[in-house]
Amino acid sequence: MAVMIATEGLGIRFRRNRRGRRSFKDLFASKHRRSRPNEFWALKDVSFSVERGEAIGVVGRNGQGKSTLLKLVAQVMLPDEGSVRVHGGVAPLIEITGGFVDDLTVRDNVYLTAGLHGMTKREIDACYDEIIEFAEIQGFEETPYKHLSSGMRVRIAFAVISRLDEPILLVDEVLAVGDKAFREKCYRRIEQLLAEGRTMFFVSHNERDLKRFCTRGLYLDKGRLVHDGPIDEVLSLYNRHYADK
Ligand SMILES: Nc1ncnc2c1ncn2[C@@H]1O[C@H](COP(=O)(O)OP(=O)(O)OP(=O)(O)O)[C@@H](O)[C@H]1O
Repeated sequence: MAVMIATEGLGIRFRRNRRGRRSFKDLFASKHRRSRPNEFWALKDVSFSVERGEAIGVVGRNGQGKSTLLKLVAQVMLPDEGSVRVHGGVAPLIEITGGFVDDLTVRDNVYLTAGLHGMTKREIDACYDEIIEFAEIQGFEETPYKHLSSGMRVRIAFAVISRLDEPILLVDEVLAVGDKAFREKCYRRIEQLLAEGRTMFFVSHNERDLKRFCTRGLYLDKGRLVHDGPIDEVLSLYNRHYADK
């Protein structure tokens, strides 16, 4: 089987407080006496590998590193420790919605995003109408992206990203914004992509959705990978840990 993603001792740290890095006093302290900057590890020592066609659910409480893990896989963030190797292109449907530009129109954003992922103008021309139709935003094609409602933004982003010919799909909680009918449409598209053999990371707090798509789960707690196994096993462990908290 082809390994699509492999992480080894992956770690990333953030500052809790932007101004907390150095105090004035620190400037005069010797190097080893400087107070520790106010940093914490959002992910620490995370190792796993993913094979082609796997659908992975990323599970954990708020703020435990799930979205950060997806950003590292998308390579929009770089680790402070360890490595992440990704074989093949990534179609990211994450918070930063694949680089959509506020001031550009819907049409220009479609061409920009698809173009950045290697599609030619002719290829985009061929599927442009279908993208707009899928998103159900006919009539808004010349509207700047920033003037769309949050649901409409997710619709157009999903419509484009899910059309990209990339082997890896990352889906963060963004779909929660869409209405129920649209969400179901997206879920059917995701099922189609999985049936074609795409590899997917799916972050959600909804057990039913996780069980619907994912065969395997990664359970993150305080930035550590505490369990990697079949999704049912991961969810029951997660529920057991947090049942009465
Ligand atoms: N760019 C950043 N700068 C500083 N801290 C950050 C940054 N991105 C994330 N964090 C912090 O890292 C931790 C993990 O955040 P992350 O968004 O990965 O959590 P999550 O598991 O996806 O949470 P949720 O379920 O709430 O979406 C949080 O404490 C968050 O505040």
